[in-house]
Parts: sequence; structure tokens; C-alpha cells
Amino acid sequence: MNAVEIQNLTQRYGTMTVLEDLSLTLDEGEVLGLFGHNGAGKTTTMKLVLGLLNATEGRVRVLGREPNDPQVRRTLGYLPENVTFYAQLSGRETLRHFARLKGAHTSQTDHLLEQVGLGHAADRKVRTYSKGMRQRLGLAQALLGEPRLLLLDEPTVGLDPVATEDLYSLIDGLRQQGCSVILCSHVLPGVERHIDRGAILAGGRLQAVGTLTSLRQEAALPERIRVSGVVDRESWLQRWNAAGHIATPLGNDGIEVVARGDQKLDLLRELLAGETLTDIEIHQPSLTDLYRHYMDQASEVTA
Ligand SMILES: Nc1ncnc2c1ncn2[C@@H]1O[C@H](COP(=O)(O)OP(=O)(O)OP(=O)(O)O)[C@@H](O)[C@H]1O
Repeated sequence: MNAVEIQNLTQRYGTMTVLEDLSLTLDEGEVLGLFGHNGAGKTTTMKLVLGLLNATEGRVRVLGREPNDPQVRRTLGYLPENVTFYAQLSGRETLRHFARLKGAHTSQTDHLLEQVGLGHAADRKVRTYSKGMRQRLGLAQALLGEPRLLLLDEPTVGLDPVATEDLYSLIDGLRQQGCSVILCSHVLPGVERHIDRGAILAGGRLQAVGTLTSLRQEAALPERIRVSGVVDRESWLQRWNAAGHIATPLGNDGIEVVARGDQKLDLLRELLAGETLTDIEIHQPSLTDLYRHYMDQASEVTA
């Protein structure tokens, strides 16, 4: 069974179409990164999956049922983009309050506070929490009731680098336990290793969806080869630029050359045959490069 199944979904606010013919599935135990510009429709998609909005057209199924089915709701965890709490309650009181609302065991709360790194501040009032601490509390709230589907809207906002890594490790652990996750984020560097697939939305339309490998294949962006220890650098630069490659000097004795399509191995063979290099690095297109590519493609279509 799919954790989420979205079929031909269109969402309008009045006359404005904010999602158009969106189809997307999420397997059980899969982590999907949902990326897109401001206003692309990410939060709207999450709200439709959560049953907080009714689709104008199309169908959403969550764990085989309607999103607003009470049985489904109990198995969902949601971290909203702007998380707010009662400032006068402590972290522990806040979490117990949400546990009661969700019908989850209040005995879970101390463990969850420890898990998100708030054990030491459990009895402090939320008004004394930093932004990152509130975000962690929001995460603990989303994890109440051991959800089978977790929707995280900008979960790394306000988190320091260590807390961000902790969050990603937590997501890895949840995935291993079979929890499905949709993770919306504008912070692309670092997230790649923790998602199974990425979906890129622009202007309410799905531009691309797939594993990083399949997105790289589809986008066919060039790779960059960086080498050091090149003795005869000038002649390589001249030869390659004359042959139509983009080659530039790097540091004291290095070159960066852009390899398109199947040129990579030929360029490397050529170099290794003619030089005793001290280092080679190959840079594949990052998620940020792919995101930029699909955004450019979307703006060309709408221009
Ligand atoms: N209640 C609403 N009424 C009217 N328009 C809305 C409403 N909620 C969202 N929109 C519009 O729908 C579009 C998509 O909004 P959404 O919040 O889904 O985008 P997003 O991708 O999550 O953006 P961001 O990255 O800025 O959070 C935007 O143009 C937004 O202005």
C-alpha cells in the first residue's frame, strides 16, 4: 500500500490555481523531499495530505483512506512551517497537552523531549525558548503517537548545524522503522543523503520527481573534473578550450574542466596518459544544481 497517493490534484483559491494536475505517490518507509520556490504549492500539498483542505479536483489517499479519516489522522505527524505554542506552558506541559489532543500516551513525552535534545529544558516556560528550541519542540509534537506518516514543513529553520544533522539522523531512523516522510525545505545542501526521492514543484506544477540519480540522468547536466599537479597546464587549457570544452585554471597547478554527456572518461584518460596528477575530484551536479535547472526550465515554459 502507498503511504500517500495523489492523483490529478488541482487546487484553486477563488480563481487562482495553486496546484495543477499533480500526481505523486509515496511508498511506506520512503522519504520524499518536496522542493520549490516560495508559493510553489508545497504547504498546500501538505495540507491536502493532512485533510486540512479539500481538493478542488482530483484524489488524495493516505494509507489507503481519505485524509480526514479519524483513523488516518491518528497516524499522522505534522510540523507546520510556523510553529506556535502557549508561551506560559513549559516544554513538558506543552507536549502533554498535545499528546492528550492527539490521543497519544503522555508517558512518551519525556522520551521525545530527550530525543529532540530538550530534556534539560523540559520544565522551562516556552517563552524562554530560542527559535531553534521551539522548532525542536514542534518536532517532538509531530512525533507524538509514533506516526506512520510524518509531514515536515521547513523543519531545519532555526536549527544550528548540529541540530540539523541530528534531525536528519532522526529521519533516517524513522525511515528504518517504516515511517514515511514528506520533507519540505528550501535548504538543499546536506539533505540529499537523507531523502529517497526529490520532487520539484514550480508554479503549482510538478517539474520533476525521482531519485537523485534519475534526476541527474534526466537533467543531463555536466560534471566538473578538478585535477591538481598538472605540469603542462597552459597547453591543456589551450587544447581543451580550442576543442570546445570549458577548461579553467585552478589554484597553482590545477585545472577544472566541464565534462558533458559521456566526455568524462575520455577527458580523464587523456589527462592520466599525459600527466602525473596529484589529485582528481569529480563533482556531480548537486541537488541545488538540479533544482536550479528545473526552475530555469519552468520559467522558460512560462516566459
Ligand atoms: N488560504 C489561501 N487563500 C488564498 N491563497 C492562498 C492561501 N493559501 C495559500 N495561498 C496561495 O497559494 C500559493 C501556494 O502557497 P503555499 O503556501 O502552498 O506555497 P509554498 O510552496 O509552501 O511556499 P513557501 O515556500 O513560501 O512556504 C501561493 O500563491 C499562496 O499565496
